[in-house]
Amino acid sequence: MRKNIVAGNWKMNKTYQDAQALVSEIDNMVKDEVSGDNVEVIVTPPFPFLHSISKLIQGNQRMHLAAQDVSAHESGAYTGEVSASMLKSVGVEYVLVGHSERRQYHNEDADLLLKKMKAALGQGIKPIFCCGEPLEVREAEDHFKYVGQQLRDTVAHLSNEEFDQIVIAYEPIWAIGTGKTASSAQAQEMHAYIREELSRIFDAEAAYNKTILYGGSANPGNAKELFSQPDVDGGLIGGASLKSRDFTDIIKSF
Ligand SMILES: O=C(CO)COP(=O)(O)O
Repeated sequence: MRKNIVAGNWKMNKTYQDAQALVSEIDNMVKDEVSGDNVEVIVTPPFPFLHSISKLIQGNQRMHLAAQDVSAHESGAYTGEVSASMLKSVGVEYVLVGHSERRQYHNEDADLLLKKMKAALGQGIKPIFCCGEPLEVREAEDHFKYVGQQLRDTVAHLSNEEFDQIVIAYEPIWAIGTGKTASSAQAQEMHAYIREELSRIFDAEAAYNKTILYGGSANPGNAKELFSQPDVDGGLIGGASLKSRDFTDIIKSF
């Protein structure tokens, strides 16, 4: 079912101590300031902090835990990899797959992304599938075609049941960490296009029910307008998720 989600992607930031402090602050602010049950909050810390943060947020129904990556392999001789079952065993519920930084710096292609999604789904972990175009594609006005292809290359290979479990995040690369947010109109038209494309691949009801997040320089100043768009169901937040006040204010933007 479609729901409002604000997910913080911490990327490679914070030490253990700083991570504990940040998540305690977020946890308290969410408890004190966020009422009703119209928004789900996800934190995505680096691997070494997952277990302790899982325990810390256990008592807060609204808070959920995601990992930044998952291995495509089940187990065995894959030095440095972290499997879906390991993530599951420490309370991880979601995992980012297809983030542009993984695609770019780790050469993750559509094939690998599909394997990672399947590995996660096999353990009951929900993939947050990230898509989005680079600047030159936007400038050439090929962005719809580009994002449509990303969906067809990976998401289209999931079964209907698997598709039901995933979240989509649209993150235009030119807006990530640049301070240059997509306008609410640009976000809305791409989200509407993604939903339309998903309705062609799966069906209209499944597409309507899909949660589609926006990511890229989202902050407390622009979140309200972005989230008020009919096809924007929340955000995947980078920089602003590292500050408890900013992150909580974004959560309160619905
Ligand atoms: O990549 C992002 C979240 O995954 C967005 O990062 P920023 O919010 O820092 O632009």
